[in-house]
Amino acid sequence: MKLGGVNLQIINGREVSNNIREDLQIKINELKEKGIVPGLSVIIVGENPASQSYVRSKDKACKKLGMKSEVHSLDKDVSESELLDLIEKLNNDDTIHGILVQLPLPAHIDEKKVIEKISIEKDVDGFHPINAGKLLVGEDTFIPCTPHGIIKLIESNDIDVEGKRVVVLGRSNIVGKPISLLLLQKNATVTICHSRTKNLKEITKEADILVAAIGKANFVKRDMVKKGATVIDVGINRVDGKLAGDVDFEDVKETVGHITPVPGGVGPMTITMLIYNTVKSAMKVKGGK
Ligand SMILES: Nc1nc2c(c(=O)[nH]1)N[C@@H](CN(C=O)c1ccc(C(=O)N[C@@H](CCC(=O)O)C(=O)O)cc1)CN2
Repeated sequence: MKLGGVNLQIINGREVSNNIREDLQIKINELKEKGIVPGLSVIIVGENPASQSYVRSKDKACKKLGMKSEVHSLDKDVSESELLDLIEKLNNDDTIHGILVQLPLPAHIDEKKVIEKISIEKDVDGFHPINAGKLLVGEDTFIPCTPHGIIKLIESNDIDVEGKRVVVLGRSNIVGKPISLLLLQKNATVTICHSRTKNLKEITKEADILVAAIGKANFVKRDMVKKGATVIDVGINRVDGKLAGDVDFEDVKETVGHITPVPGGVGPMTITMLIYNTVKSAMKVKGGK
């Protein structure tokens, strides 16, 4: 698409995701031939409609690939100790290779305690502090799904990272911090911006690659991006019943070079990389047929 002198490339997350799932299907079939069925267990607490929808999508995607998938739906008032007991049970279940607790959790449950209860060998979200630490020092680990998906999108669209200025908007443990580390590992010069950052626009305008993960609908406007920049929109906000990213797509589309749409950009990659991590975990199982 040629717009305002810049050839706009829309990064298609569904297509990249489908290609990765085809490769995963081969790995899953090979594991099954050895008698190992990759198994994912997802725990959801309460009835947040968006969380329920993501959990359904995870379950459906795993089953479509012939994996074992189970969903534990717990009442919103479940006690923290009941949740921890369930995780303990799943940690000891040999048919389960990946455990994920859907976030956010209700306020009465300590998220940190819950994440730390998950066995580091089954922590397919990669949120356990030990796995997060391994990522920090560059050791093999489960890479958190959304940042891992962003890296796959960048690679599959041949976007050069080496030596480039990357600006990450947001410093969450789920996206902002891990994507910064992953891009640093690829020799980018990374700046992390957040709610207290001063002169934000001046910083974002320098970015060759801008990752928006702040959870504010349509926050990034044309005057915040450099001409020809790659913009990765991680936002999934609901505005008047419709999905909106953190980037105002209509406003920036004549300025940027590559952009991920919402929906259909980063979102679909999150579930694919979860399956990737579950298969990776199953591949570590000794024995089989
Ligand atoms: N334990 C975790 N909790 C949460 C994570 C996570 O990685 N681990 N991430 C998000 C939610 N999430 C997965 O859990 C997720 C978000 C979005 C999508 C997705 O496919 N989005 C689609 C649009 C879907 C829609 O219509 O709502 C898209 O962008 O195209 C998948 C998974 C928070 N919690």
